[in-house]
Amino acid sequence: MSNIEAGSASLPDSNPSVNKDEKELKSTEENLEQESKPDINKPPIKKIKADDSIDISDSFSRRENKDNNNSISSVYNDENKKTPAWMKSKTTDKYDKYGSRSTPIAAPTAPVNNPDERYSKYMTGSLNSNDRVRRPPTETTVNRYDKKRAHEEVDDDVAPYSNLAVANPSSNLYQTFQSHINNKESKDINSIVRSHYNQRTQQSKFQGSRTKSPIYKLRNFNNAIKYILLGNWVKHNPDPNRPTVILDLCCGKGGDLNKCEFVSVDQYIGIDISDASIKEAFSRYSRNKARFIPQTAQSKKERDTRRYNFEACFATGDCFSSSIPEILEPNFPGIIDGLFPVDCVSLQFAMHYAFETEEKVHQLLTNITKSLRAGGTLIGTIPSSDFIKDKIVNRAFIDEENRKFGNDLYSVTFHKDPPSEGVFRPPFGNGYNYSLKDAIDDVPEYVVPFEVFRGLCEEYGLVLKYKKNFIDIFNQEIPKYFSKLNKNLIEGMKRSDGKYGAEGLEKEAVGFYIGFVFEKLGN
Ligand SMILES: C[S@@+](CC[C@H](N)C(=O)[O-])C[C@H]1O[C@@H](n2cnc3c(N)ncnc32)[C@H](O)[C@@H]1O
Repeated sequence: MSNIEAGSASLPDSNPSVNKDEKELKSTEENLEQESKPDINKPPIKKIKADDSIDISDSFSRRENKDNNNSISSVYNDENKKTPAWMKSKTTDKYDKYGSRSTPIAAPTAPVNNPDERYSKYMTGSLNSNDRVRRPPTETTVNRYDKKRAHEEVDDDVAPYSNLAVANPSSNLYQTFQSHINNKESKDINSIVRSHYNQRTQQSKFQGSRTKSPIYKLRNFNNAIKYILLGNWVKHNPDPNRPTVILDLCCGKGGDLNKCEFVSVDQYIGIDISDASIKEAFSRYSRNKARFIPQTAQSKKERDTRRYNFEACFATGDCFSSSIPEILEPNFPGIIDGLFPVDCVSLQFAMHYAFETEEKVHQLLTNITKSLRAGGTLIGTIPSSDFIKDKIVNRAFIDEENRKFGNDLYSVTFHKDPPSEGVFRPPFGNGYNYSLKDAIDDVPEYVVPFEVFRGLCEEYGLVLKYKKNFIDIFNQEIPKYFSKLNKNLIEGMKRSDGKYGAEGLEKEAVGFYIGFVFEKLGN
C-alpha cells in the first residue's frame, strides 16, 4: 500500500487473495448483537447471579477433592501430585456440569510440573501463592470481596440512571457519558474504578447509537489496534488435542469477544472488578454464542464466523490483589486443572491501575506468569511513559498550574508536580487523573514506566517481543489487516481527507498508548 501516512491508510478496492474466513469476517459488535439470538439448545454457562454474589457450593469445592490424588496441569497446582488431569473424572465432570466445556479436558503435555529452576522463585516461592491456592474455597477472596463491597458505593452504582438527561433510549440524541461518584477524594482506586465502570456499563444502555459518540472513530481505531495485536500474537496451542485458551484480565464488558473469534480461540476466560461489566460481557457472549461449538479439527474449519464458536466463562474479581485460582475456582471448580496454563493473557487498557503499588504489580505478574504456558503470550495496551515524559520535558501543559496536558478529547492531570526530567522514582504510585470524552471521567491511573515494567517481567520469565505506539502499529500493520477487518470498523476510521486512520485531536489521544507483547520463557 503506497499512500499510508502517519496514522492513516487508504482502503484498497478489493483484495483477491482474501480467503473465505477473512471475507466473512464477523459483523461489527453492533451487527453481531443484532443478528444473534439466544441459544436455547445448549446447556447454559453457569450464570452470574443477579446480585453478582458468587454461588459457592461446598460440594463443588476443590477442597473436597483433596483425597483424589489429582494431578496437576498447571503451575498453580501442587507439584507433588502427578496424575494427569484427564484422569480426574470427578473434577472434569464437575467442570462439565457448569457447561463451560462439553468435552473432557485433556491434560497438557508440557512439563509444567517441573518448572525451570530459574523461575522457581515465583512459581513456588516467595509469594507462596500455591498455599493460597489450596485455601478452602469457602473463604475465597471473591466471596469476601463481594461481602465487602456490599457496604460500598451502592448509591454511586445506581446514581447514573437518575442523572441521565435522555430518558428515552430511542431518542435521536446521544447522551455523552458522565460518571457521578460521591466523595471521590476519600475513596480508594478500586472503589472509584469499580463505580466508574459499573456506571459506564449501565449508562451505555441508554446513551443512544454508539456511532454518534464523539469518540466513535477513536474507539474503532483502538479496536483495530487490538485486532492487530491479538491477530499477530495469539499463539494457538501446539498440541492439537488441547484447546487454545485466552485469559482476558480486566475484560470490561467483553468488547474483545469478537476479536477472540477473529483469532479462533476455543475458550475464553474473562475477569473484571466491575460486576456490571461482567454481567454485560456474559450477556453479550450468550446472545452471540454459536449453536454448536466446533469440537473437531474439521468442524473448527467451518466455524460460523458471525457467532462465537468458543466456550467462555466470566468472573468478578480483583486481578491485582487476588490470585487467579482464588477468583476462578469458586465459580468454576477444576478450571485450573482443565484449562491452565493458557495460551494468551490479554490485558487491555488496564495495567495502569495496577501501578498504584509494587505489591499489585507483583500480584498481577504472578497471575500472568503462572497462567501462561511456555511460549504463550502476554498482549497488552497501556499509556506510554515515553509520551508522558515528552509532555513533561517539553512543558506541553494546557494548564501549567494544574499540571495538566491533553486536548478537548482527553486529558491527564498529575496528582503532584511531575519530575522535570519525566522519570518517575520510585516507579509506583505516580498518579494522575485521566479523562477521555464519553468514556473515562477523571479516573485515577498510574504512570507505567515501561523499562521498569520490562525489567520486572524478565524476573517473572516474560521476555519482551514487541512494543510500539499505536500510530506506528496502525501504519505498519493496517495494510495486512484492511482485507481482514470488518467493513464497518474500517469505515468507522475514515478521515476527513478520505483516508483511514486517526487525525487531529483523536490522533494525539490514541498516540498516548502503546501495545506490547511478552512471551513466557521455557519449553
Ligand atoms: C479501560 S477498561 C478496559 C476494558 C477492556 N479490557 C477493553 O479493552 O475494552 C479498564 C477495565 O479494567 C478493569 N479493572 C480495573 N482495575 C481492575 C482490577 N484490579 N481487577 C480487575 N479489573 C480491573 C475495569 O473495571 C475496566 O473494566
